[in-house]
Amino acid sequence: MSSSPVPQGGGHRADPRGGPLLEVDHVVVQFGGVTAVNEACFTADPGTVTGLIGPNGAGKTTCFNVISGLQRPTRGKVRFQGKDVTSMPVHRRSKRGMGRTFQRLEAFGSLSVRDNVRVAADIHRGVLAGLLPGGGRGKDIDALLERVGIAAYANERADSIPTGTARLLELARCLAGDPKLLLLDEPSSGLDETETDAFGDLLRDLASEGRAILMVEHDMDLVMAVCDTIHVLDFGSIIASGDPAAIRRDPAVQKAYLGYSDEDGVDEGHTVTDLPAVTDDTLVIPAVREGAEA
Ligand SMILES: Nc1ncnc2c1ncn2[C@@H]1O[C@H](COP(=O)(O)OP(=O)(O)OP(=O)(O)O)[C@@H](O)[C@H]1O
Repeated sequence: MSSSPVPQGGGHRADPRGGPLLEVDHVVVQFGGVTAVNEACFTADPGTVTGLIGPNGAGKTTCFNVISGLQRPTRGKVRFQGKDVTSMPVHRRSKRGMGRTFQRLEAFGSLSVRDNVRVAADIHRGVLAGLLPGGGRGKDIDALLERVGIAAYANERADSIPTGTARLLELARCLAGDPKLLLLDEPSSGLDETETDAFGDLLRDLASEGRAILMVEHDMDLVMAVCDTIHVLDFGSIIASGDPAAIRRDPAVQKAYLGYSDEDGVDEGHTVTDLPAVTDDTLVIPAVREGAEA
C-alpha cells in the first residue's frame, strides 16, 4: 500500500519545538449541570494511532468536538503543532491539517463515490486538487478509492452503498485533504471482520506515513490491535492511559466497563461463572456499560 500515488503524509511534523502534534490540556466541557469532559489531558503524536475509548456517554464525541472546533471548552486548551487553537474556527483547523470523520455520515448522497472524493479534494485544495488536470487527477482519486478499499463502488451513488463502505468513503474524503491529524469517530462500524482487518492495516499504514491518528472506536479487537496508546474516559474523566496490554489489565477500566475487576474476586452477587475472564489474551470489554441502555 505504501507505493500508492495518493497523499502520502511522509514529512508530517509535530510541533517544530519537538512537542506532540495535538495536545488536549485540562479540557472541561459543561452542558448546564452535566460535566461531559472533566480535566481531560492527552496527546496524539505523528506516526502513532491513539485510541479514545469509554462507555456510552463518557465524553468521547464531546472531546472530538472540542479538538475539531465544533465545541468551545468551558476551560482548558487545545494545541495543534504547538499553537493554541482553542478559539480557532473549524475551517482554519482543517486547513492547518486536522481531518475528521463523523459517526453520522456526511457524504453527498446523490453524487457518486468518486465525485464525493473529487469534491472533498477541491474543497480542501489538498495535494489532489489542481494537480495534473483531467485524467491524472482522476487517476489519483481512483488510487485513493483503491487504497481505502472502495474502488468497486466508484460509480455508485453514495446513498446506495452499504454503511461500512460509506464509512470508508468518509475516510477517503478526509484523506483527500492530506491531513496531519486524522480524527476518526467510530470508523469501523458496519464493516465485517475481513474489512475490519484490512481497515486496521490501512490505519497502521497511514500512521507509518507520519500522520497522527486519534480514534473513537467501540470495536475493542480493532482498538487493541492497532493502537499504540489508549486513553479511557469514564464520566468525562480519563481514568487510564497506556498501551493495550496495560489497559486490558487496568482495574479501573474493568470496573468502568464491567462493574467489577479482577482484583475484586467474586462478590456482590457475581458467581465465578458470571465473571468473564479478563486476561491478556481475551479482551472482554463490552462497548456498553453493564446495565446501561444500548
Ligand atoms: N449538546 C449537549 N447538551 C447537553 N448534554 C450533552 C450534549 N452533548 C453531549 N451531552 C452529554 O455529555 C455527555 C457526554 O456525551 P458524549 O456524546 O460526548 O459521549 P460519548 O462518549 O461520545 O458517547 P457515545 O459512545 O454514546 O457516542 C453525555 O452525558 C451526554 O448526554
